[in-house]
Amino acid sequence: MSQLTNLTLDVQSDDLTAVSPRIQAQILAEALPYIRNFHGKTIVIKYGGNAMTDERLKHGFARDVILLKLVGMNPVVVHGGGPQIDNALKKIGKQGTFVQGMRITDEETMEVVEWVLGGEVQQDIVMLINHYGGQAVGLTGKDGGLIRARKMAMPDKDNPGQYLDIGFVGEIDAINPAVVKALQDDAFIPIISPIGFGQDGQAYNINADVVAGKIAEILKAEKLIMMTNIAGVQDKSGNLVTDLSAREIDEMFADGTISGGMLPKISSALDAAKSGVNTVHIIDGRIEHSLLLEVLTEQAFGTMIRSH
Ligand SMILES: Nc1ncnc2c1ncn2[C@@H]1O[C@H](COP(=O)(O)OP(=O)(O)O)[C@@H](O)[C@H]1O
Ligand SMILES: CC(=O)N[C@@H](CCC(=O)OP(=O)(O)O)C(=O)O
Repeated sequence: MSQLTNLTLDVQSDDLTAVSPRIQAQILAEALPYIRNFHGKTIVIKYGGNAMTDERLKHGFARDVILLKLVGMNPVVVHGGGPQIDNALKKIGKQGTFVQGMRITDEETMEVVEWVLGGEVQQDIVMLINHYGGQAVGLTGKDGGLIRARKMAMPDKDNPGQYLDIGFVGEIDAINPAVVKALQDDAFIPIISPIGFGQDGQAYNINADVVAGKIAEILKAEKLIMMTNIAGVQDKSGNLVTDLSAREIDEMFADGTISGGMLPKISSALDAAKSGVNTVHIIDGRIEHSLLLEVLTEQAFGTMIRSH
């Protein structure tokens, strides 16, 4: 295990000053091959709503993203906000309901989703990154025509050939990456909210994993990193699976091992891997600096999704 991995997993970040200068230098030197390999490459980071509930971790995340940008990579953040939407709904006496990991979204819920994702959550991340000296720019699907969507046709598992109406949930029609590329080529860090727009101007609620996977594909990203609130994908007995092939994923879908929010996450991760994103990882966003550990060290943690 690398020096950086050992330290980050075992030592609270406040204690790092206690580490000898020699080890501090070793830690930095260890990152060099990764910095060289990923220089100029796009890294899409799905920052899940569950991974952003801890203030201290949020600050660490903002600093990690800036560090990746400063060493020459192109981080693009797609954020979620499921728990934050649930909290806002509770305040108006509504409860979130999900079908196969997708929120049933009526008109009132859609208003809340737009406000919470495109307003509160996105701006919180933008502000934090800017606070630490980065230049983040928030986008929704409307900006620069980034995400064109249409109403999702959700297959009814119990009635083959039939579809469920789950309201203003969108599926992606097309991504126009021009605005993201323009920002990336400059010093900016795009922060994307998973809201798409139909040709009629209707806003659609899209699962953030789906948006992250598609953005990674269209940008020909080197990596897609999905940060969530669990150590990785678990098998039937609850053990962490470090590596998942397409065939194993099919089996886990079929026997119900994968459920809820993990369904769109794994489908999107697999689609991205099949479409040429070099490495796709589901990692534990509750570990401090998990993003840096994933990108800048040899340490493999969480679950890697393979295309075959
Ligand atoms: N096989 C599985 N392995 C791990 N987590 C699973 C599995 N099946 C379902 N889950 C659930 O999926 C959750 C992650 O999805 P989700 O709550 O949507 O996270 P996020 O907000 O990060 O997108 C986990 O916390 C876990 O409860
Ligand atoms: C259609 C749908 O389910 N949209 C999601 C969008 C936010 C999201 O995906 O957030 P996490 O990544 O934190 O789960 C929702 O309404 O919760």
